[in-house]
Amino acid sequence: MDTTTYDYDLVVVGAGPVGENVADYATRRGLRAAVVESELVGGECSYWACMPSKALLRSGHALRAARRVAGAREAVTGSLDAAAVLARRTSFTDGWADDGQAAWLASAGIDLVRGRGRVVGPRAVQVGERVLTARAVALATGTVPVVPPVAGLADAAPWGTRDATSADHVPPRLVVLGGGVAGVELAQAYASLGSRVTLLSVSGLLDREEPFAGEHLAGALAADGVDVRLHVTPTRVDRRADGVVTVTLDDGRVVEGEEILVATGRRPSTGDLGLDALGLSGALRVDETLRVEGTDWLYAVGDVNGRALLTHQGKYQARAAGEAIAARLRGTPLDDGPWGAHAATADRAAVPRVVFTDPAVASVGLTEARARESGLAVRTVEHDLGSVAGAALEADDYTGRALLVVDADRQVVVGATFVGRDVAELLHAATVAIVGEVPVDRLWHAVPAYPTISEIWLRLLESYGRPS
Ligand SMILES: Cc1cc2nc3c(=O)[nH]c(=O)nc-3n(C[C@H](O)[C@H](O)[C@H](O)COP(=O)(O)OP(=O)(O)OC[C@H]3O[C@@H](n4cnc5c(N)ncnc54)[C@H](O)[C@@H]3O)c2cc1C
Ligand SMILES: NC(=O)c1ccc[n+]([C@@H]2O[C@H](COP(=O)([O-])OP(=O)(O)OC[C@H]3O[C@@H](n4cnc5c(N)ncnc54)[C@H](O)[C@@H]3O)[C@@H](O)[C@H]2O)c1
Repeated sequence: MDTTTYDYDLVVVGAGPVGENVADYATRRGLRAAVVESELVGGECSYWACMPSKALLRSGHALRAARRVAGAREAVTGSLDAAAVLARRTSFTDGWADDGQAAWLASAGIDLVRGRGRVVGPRAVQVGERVLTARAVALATGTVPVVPPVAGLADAAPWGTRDATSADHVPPRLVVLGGGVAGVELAQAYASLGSRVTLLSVSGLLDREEPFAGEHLAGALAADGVDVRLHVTPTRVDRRADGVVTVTLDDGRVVEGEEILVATGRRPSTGDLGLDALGLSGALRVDETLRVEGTDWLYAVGDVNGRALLTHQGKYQARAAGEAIAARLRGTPLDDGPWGAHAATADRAAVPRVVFTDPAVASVGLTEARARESGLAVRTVEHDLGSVAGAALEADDYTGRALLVVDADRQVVVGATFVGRDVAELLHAATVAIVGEVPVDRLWHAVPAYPTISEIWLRLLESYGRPS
């Protein structure tokens, strides 16, 4: 029995969406919690990632939506008002001020300690001169961007995603490095705002998704005027005296822009947390309750554990971790078996992902390739999304595709991908089917309303075959 007196039951390092939720769920179960934050309460997502990037995209999507429908198309005579879009974006960041979120923490009974946290021993976090002790510590410090080792790049004052999401102007030309989610979303956002965008990727687009997702998106970006160059390697970057950035590619060609955005991935923000001294080097390995393996007091939740770099999935982990910490400290039963209240089981089975481009890419669970790699006997069914009545009504030239990955042994859906405009809202049905392990035969009784885009489910089931 530990009779030590601690300042808190729980100290959370990092007040992004995940840290806030770990503290909230633990506090709701009666723990005394503090969060330590070195920048803004709300983290990357609120100020430099999810919210501003989606706000930058939304106006362009609305304009394109009107242009796709006869009758509305004729009413659209102008282009986007970039200044108004940037102003709307700023409103979604609360002007990069965290008063509202700090006030929410206070209202939830959670102490906020401003400063950089460092773990200085088991159950001890130093912030400035102060050492906070706690029965449990949760790291929710997120990630930092990776800048690839391209000659001259670091000296060319590149934009990171923070610069792109908080910019106060639209560069005439923008070079985007990276064909992942951040690269494609910001390439389309800036193209809609009037930049001439060149997107460079050493790989294809969205390589971790079904191959047709990147193919559809490449076509759509090209139609938006983005110069998409895939499987190219930048070898040198220079910023000339006139301010123009030049990027030399391995094929000898040179591309130019007023700015270059680096969106080439992220790594866990663990660099200065003091973990080496605790014998924890490299990636943090966590169990199903997000507790760091080999410890009984340290947790790593959200982006920092590298499981799924997504706000909603990190917040899901936070709900499990906050309650698991409370259960352990209060001595109440732990429910950490598969799909238990204290286990982040969905991290392995059903992570929903949405790329908020036009067309959007919405996917959950396993791709066909991942399912086969993991040894499942799978059957896939694919269908043209544009062929359902709801899609034809949505836009005159609706194009898209949908695919289900079915575990042929268990007869349950293990993966789904939808590509098309406004498909993000289709995704949750697939997530429910996967998490609920709903047999394919039963899905025939889940009737999609007519005429909605959800009728794609019926078409996919028809392709799979009606139960005999
Ligand atoms: C451009 C872009 C767009 C994105 N869009 C989406 C999207 O649409 N949907 C989605 O689900 N995800 C999106 N993401 C991912 C999303 O931003 C992250 O998954 C999410 O922010 C992770 O939350 P977190 O709390 O784990 O980390 P963060 O939000 O990174 O928060 C970590 C916090 O910890 C603080 N911190 C770090 N170290 C310390 C320390 N030593 N002491 C004190 N404080 C510290 C940081 O200041 C920060 O506030 C996007 C990411 C990017 C880059
Ligand atoms: N809508 C969303 O949910 C959303 C949006 C943005 C970001 N995010 C999250 O943020 C994380 C980071 O996103 P990201 O797009 O930065 O990373 P990513 O890992 O998804 O993609 C990195 C891309 O950069 C390319 N690349 C790597 N080195 C390169 C180089 N030297 N030159 C050119 N291209 C190079 C890769 O081939 C890849 O296409 C993602 O894992 C995602 O989960 C989510």
